[in-house]
Amino acid sequence: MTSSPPARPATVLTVTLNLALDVTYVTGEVDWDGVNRVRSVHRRAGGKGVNVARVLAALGHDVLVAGLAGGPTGHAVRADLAAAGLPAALTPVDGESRTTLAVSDLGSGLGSGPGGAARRPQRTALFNEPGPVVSAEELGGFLDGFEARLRAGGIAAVVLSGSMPRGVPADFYAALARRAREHGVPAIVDADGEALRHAPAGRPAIVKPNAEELARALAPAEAPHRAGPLTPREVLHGAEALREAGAGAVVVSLGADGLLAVTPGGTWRAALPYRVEGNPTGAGDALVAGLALGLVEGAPWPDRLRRAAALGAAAVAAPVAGEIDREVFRAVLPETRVDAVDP
Ligand SMILES: O=P(O)(O)OC[C@H]1O[C@](O)(CO)[C@@H](O)[C@H]1O
Repeated sequence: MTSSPPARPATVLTVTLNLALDVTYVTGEVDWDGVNRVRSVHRRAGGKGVNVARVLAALGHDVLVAGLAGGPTGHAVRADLAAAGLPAALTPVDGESRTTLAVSDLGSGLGSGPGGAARRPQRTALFNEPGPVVSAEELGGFLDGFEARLRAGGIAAVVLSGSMPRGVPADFYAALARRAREHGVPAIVDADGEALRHAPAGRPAIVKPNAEELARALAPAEAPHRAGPLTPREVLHGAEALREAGAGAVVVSLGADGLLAVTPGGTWRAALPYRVEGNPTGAGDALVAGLALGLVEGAPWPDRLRRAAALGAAAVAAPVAGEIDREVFRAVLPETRVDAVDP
């Protein structure tokens, strides 16, 4: 008698240490010297890991949202996650969870139609509060819960995303990735600054910076600002450097230009067929969701990268972070090119 293989564990655990209530104001052209009337307001639980979980859940995958939540804003975040049907295991903290504000200016000439006044494309500005101060005890409580989830099994991958609230050491993502690895669970890290510099030491399966974050991570700590963006060659070398430092693969998101991936199986560039207009907030999170799916399914790298890039574009077309426009996803996916890059 043949027995069928055990089902693959499917839950992706997303960690958002700095959970947020994401507020999005959709406005006409912003007047920085005057009164602006807001056309529509969206309020929802956010932070990068929450957005990753939303996209994964929308694609039919099991997720568990972990993080730190406190005060009335933390309460609102919990309620919104519950309303969205996203399972959550949040560690309570005394401090108040933060609010982030995205002001999405629909541009000028709106509604003028073909042949009308020239349109200025939509632009979005973000205002992210720093979040609460977290104590060593609170962080210890989170770590205990994280460890217990890993021990219980059923976690296929962990995603460690976003800024860290004050009081969290810069090498915390590296420590979480190391713990996950000890339990045979691969980790994806999407971080900035010192957290990104430390991340490869935890040997995560994937590190996902954007080009600006990569530039900051490569720059000397005492002079993290450089003039101008990285050249394509510098992006490639930077990604290789993070991989040599311990990351299994490095995927650099390049906005409308797609992504560059340095992986154990080769180096690829995924390029979008055309520029998708909209609100880019959360595009990196949708891309990370695509990478997590590829990791869990063990898909070939070019397929993972094509889907990740297409999900990023589909997120730009959706009005708020954490959502994707499925039609855009379906349209962009087959047209997204993945080309091998000579190292
Ligand atoms: O943790 P941060 O780096 O401040 O990013 C958080 C913010 O980024 C977004 O996830 C978009 O990527 C927003 O939803 C907002 O919560």
